[in-house]
Amino acid sequence: MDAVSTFPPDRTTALERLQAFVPRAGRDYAAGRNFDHGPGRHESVSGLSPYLRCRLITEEEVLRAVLGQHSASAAEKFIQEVYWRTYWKGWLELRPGVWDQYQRALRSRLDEMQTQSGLRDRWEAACKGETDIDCFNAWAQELVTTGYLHNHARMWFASIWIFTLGLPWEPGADFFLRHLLDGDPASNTLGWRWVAGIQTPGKTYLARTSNISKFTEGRFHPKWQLAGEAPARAGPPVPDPLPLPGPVRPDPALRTGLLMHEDDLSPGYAFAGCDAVARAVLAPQTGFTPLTPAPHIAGFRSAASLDAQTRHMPAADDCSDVLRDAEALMIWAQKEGLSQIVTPFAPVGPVADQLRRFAAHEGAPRVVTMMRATDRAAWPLATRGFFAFRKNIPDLLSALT
Ligand SMILES: Cc1cc2nc3c(=O)[nH]c(=O)nc-3n(C[C@H](O)[C@H](O)[C@H](O)COP(=O)(O)OP(=O)(O)OC[C@H]3O[C@@H](n4cnc5c(N)ncnc54)[C@H](O)[C@@H]3O)c2cc1C
Repeated sequence: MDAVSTFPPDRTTALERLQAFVPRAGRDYAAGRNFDHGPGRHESVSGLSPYLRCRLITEEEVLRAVLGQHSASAAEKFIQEVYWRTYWKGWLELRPGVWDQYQRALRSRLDEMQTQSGLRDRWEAACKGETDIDCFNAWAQELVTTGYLHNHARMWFASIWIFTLGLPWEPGADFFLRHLLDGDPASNTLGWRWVAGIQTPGKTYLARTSNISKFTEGRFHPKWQLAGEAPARAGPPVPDPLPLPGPVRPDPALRTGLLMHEDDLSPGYAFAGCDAVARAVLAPQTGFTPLTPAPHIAGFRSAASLDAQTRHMPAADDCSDVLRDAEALMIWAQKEGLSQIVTPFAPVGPVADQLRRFAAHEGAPRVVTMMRATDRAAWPLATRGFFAFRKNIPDLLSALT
């Protein structure tokens, strides 16, 4: 099965998967979530991440559905995992410079690969799944083929990449982003930083043979093959948290265009009440890597956008241009005579970069990026570690209901 048939890119599938998973979101999830049963057998987790990544369904919908069948304490573990996503998004949003640091370091590491053939050979072998470590090779191949890896496999893979293969973490994070359907600037960069011991300074994640053997139910047992220690990698200083941008509102007097993008394919909350003269979609962005991403990423996100258009941009007269970048957006805005563009908020990443470039054009219309109330409530709380953040979960949940 390829990636897009494993994860059909439409909301109906996402809702069906949610419905099928909800009965298992309570104590079953807590007991089974760490087991990686192998490709096509990830029944102990939800498999919702590609849909949540583009918000073809939202965190709020998932939490409401789970709380409809379980108490918050029975589903505590699952709820916490969903809030890990929110926490990482908030943490990076408050410190956008960490994404820039990662991108700069990645480019330097890739340049080093060009001049150091030993390093390049190890990197290529890791990406092709041609190392001496069977489990690592199997996960590399699963990722490349299906666009997904179980959370525990992501942790093991990243740990082996850094501490056993001795590769720099940034090209590993890039390998994930080039193949994961759920590839996300926040969860991925900060997940790799966490394994490397940069995110929680000094605390690393070491993949152990016994743990891999137990949680793959004996499919893998990489005895004597893994590093025995995981010394923390160094990282640049983390910038102080910045405030989130304040709330903005569309001006109803202005000639308005609506713009949908891959970071939020449920834009009803942003578009509600806007009297628009034109609608457009920003094409899937590739600016998260200097290399070539797997075609299934654009395949998934384009099809998911098309699916979302059927709900949020009815096939009428004026819709819907698919625009590649800031320059194409400018041409569209001028053609339509727009003085305002309303769009869902784009968190740190390539869509936000593209919108910033657009806004910097001379004569660009006003860009109104609408942030969800749930993000506005939760993201500013990501000032410290997850354990401080999670104390807020009961209040965040009661604000949902
Ligand atoms: C090195 C590394 C890189 C990662 N890169 C990404 C990434 O690019 N995109 C991404 O969405 N997740 C990433 N994760 C987190 C996690 O592995 C995936 O979210 C999860 O495996 C998705 O599978 P699922 O939907 O079946 O998860 P479930 O266990 O069913 O969890 C439900 C939802 O909660 C969220 N979630 C669960 N665990 C985490 C977590 N540890 N961090 C953040 N959110 C979580 C996801 O949105 C997920 O869909 C990464 C983890 C590691 C260790």
